[in-house]
Amino acid sequence: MTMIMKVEKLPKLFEEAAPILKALQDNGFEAYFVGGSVRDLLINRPINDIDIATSAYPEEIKQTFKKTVDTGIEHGTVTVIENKQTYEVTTFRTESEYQDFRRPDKVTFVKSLTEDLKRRDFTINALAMDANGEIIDLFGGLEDLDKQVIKAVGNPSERFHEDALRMMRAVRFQSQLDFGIEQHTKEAIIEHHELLSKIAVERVRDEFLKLGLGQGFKKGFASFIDFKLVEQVPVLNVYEAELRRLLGINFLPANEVAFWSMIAVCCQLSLAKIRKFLVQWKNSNKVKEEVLAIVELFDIMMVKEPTNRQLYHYGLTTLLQTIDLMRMFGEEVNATLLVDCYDQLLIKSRDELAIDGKILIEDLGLRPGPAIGQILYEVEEAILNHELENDLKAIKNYIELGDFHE
Ligand SMILES: Nc1ccn([C@@H]2O[C@H](COP(=O)(O)OP(=O)(O)OP(=O)(O)O)[C@@H](O)[C@H]2O)c(=O)n1
Ligand SMILES: [Mg+2]
Repeated sequence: MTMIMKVEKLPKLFEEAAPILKALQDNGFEAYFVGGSVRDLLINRPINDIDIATSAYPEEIKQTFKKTVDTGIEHGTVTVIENKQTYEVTTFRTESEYQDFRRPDKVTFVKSLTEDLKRRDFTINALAMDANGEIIDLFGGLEDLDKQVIKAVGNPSERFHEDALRMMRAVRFQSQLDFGIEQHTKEAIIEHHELLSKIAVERVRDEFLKLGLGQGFKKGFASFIDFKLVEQVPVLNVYEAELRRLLGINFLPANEVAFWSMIAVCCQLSLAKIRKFLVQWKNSNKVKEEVLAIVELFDIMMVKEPTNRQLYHYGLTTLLQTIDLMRMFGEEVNATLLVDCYDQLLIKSRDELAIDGKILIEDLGLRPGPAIGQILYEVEEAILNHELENDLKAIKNYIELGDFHE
């Protein structure tokens, strides 16, 4: 059933983009808004990027606009820059040739919007909208948005063979949108879950992370396990039982690092294993180091209150993330007290210390060498424990009274 509907007042983002469609139309081509932005507009979600599909070939798109970038010209995508905004403009295409269930290296351009929409993943992602806000719905996407279901366009099994990542996308949209998954779509994922192993881990990771940060996390994550996708991902494939515990957590991770820390703690991975796990999932060093710091502090705080030295070492951001993590797993934690302790530290980093190695050598006549580091550490310790003020005179006095000279 084809439904017709019109969006009366287009949001600013679309209004600004409408001249792109009009310019293509003036040159005799068809052009539409497609994909996630149309979906998100209809359900009042914040709009990411605006994608445009057109009958114009890449060369023709480039001739229509002054400023363009060849982003993925072999896939038919040209980025158009207008008024400092960028738009991905893609020639109507289909995924007729594919290799190893990865996204096709070759695409076939097609002449109609219908052909283009037919090869898209889910009905809610296969809506198009023209410059006047008229919605083109060839596959019941509007009804599915209304019913809140994720349903493959046409034959689900074909869609997942074209790109197996779509199985992860299904559960990620389920989490982000808090939707259900249509029965045949669900059965096809279970049947073809093994295809996911062919997909580059970076792509799986991006979807997994979006799943992890969605409002409907528990629903999406339950499907990720129940549809056997978990069996096809590195490291976590052997932690299914542990991961199920996450279906009962108290609140949801707020960011990337919180998400990975939550997974690591839930599976009770050692620090060495966490390191390997994050590398296998192709996470950045920055994410890896932050997660390790959080889990280290978590392990400390599960046993006892952290010392001032530990608060100083890990810093406020890690402390707050660790507090969240403990609460996620139902651990009691006195956040106010811990943050107060942190706030009362007289120094928050080595730079804030009123003395440094240079002063020790030049003013106090100490010999350069490892002893300098040791003295600084002890001064720092005394300041952290509120036994000494962070004041140059007081520190010099403290050092001279102490037994520091060799
Ligand atoms: N494996 C994929 C990836 C994308 N698409 C199509 O390309 C559109 C744009 O893809 P993408 O930006 O990855 O997803 P969005 O649906 O826009 O979601 P997001 O809001 O996360 O960008 C999708 O809506 C869908 O129509 C697809 O059919 N199959
Ligand atoms: Mg998008």
